Amino acid sequence: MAMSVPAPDITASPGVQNLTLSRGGRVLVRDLTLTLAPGEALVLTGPNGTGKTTLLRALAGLVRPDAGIITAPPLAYLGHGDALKPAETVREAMRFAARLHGRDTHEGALAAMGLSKLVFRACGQLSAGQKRRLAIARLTLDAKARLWLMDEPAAPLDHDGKALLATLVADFRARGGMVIAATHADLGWSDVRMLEMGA
Ligand SMILES: Nc1ncnc2c1ncn2[C@@H]1O[C@H](COP(=O)(O)OP(=O)(O)OP(=O)(O)O)[C@@H](O)[C@H]1O
Repeated sequence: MAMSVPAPDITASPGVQNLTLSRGGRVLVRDLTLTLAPGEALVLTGPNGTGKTTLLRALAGLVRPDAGIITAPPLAYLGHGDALKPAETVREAMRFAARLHGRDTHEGALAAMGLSKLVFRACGQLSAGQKRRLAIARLTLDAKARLWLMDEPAAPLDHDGKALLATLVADFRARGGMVIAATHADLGWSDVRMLEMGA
C-alpha cells in the first residue's frame, strides 16, 4: 500500500519533536527532540549507516517518520548526488534554477563558488568537486529557503571550495538562515551544534 508523506508544518520554529525513524526494520532515531533558532547550524556526525541521510530526508519530507512531529520552514536540500544533467552547460543549469526561483541573475552565485570561468562547460565534463560547487551555487538561488539541508556538502571539495562554502553558510546564517549538515569531515564552520548519530 502506498503511504503518503505528511506535509511539513511551515509555521513554527524548525525542528523535530519526539521523532522516531527507522529503516529496514532498524530504529535509527529514537524520540529525538530539537529545535533550531535563526542563524543556527547543526552538524550531524557518526559512523556510516547511523541515519544521518535518513534524518535529513525526513526533515525534507522525503522519508516518513514512525512517530513524532517535524516542523520545517521553506528549505533547500542538497543530497548526496548533484542532480545535474550531463549535456547541459553550467550556465544553462544555473539559468534554469534562477528562473525556477524567480531570479534574474545567477552570476553572483556562480562567482561565490569560484565557477565563473566554467560557464560554457557541460556539466558532464565537470570534476566531482566542480559538480559539487555547482550544486551548492544552485542551492543558493532559492531565496525563499530559510533552512539548508546539506548531505556531505564538502566531500569532494578542495581547500578553496570548503572555504567558499563556509563563507556562503556564514552569510546565510548572518541573514537568519539555518543549516543542518551531515558530514564525516571537519567543515570548518564556526559556532555549530553537533549531534552524534548512533551514540
Ligand atoms: N531505502 C532503504 N531501505 C532500507 N534501509 C535503508 C534504506 N536506505 C538506507 N537504509 C538503511 O538505513 C540506515 C541508515 O542509512 P543512512 O544513509 O541514513 O546512514 P548515514 O548515517 O547517512 O550513512 P553514511 O555515513 O554512510 O552516509 C543504514 O543501515 C541503511 O542500510
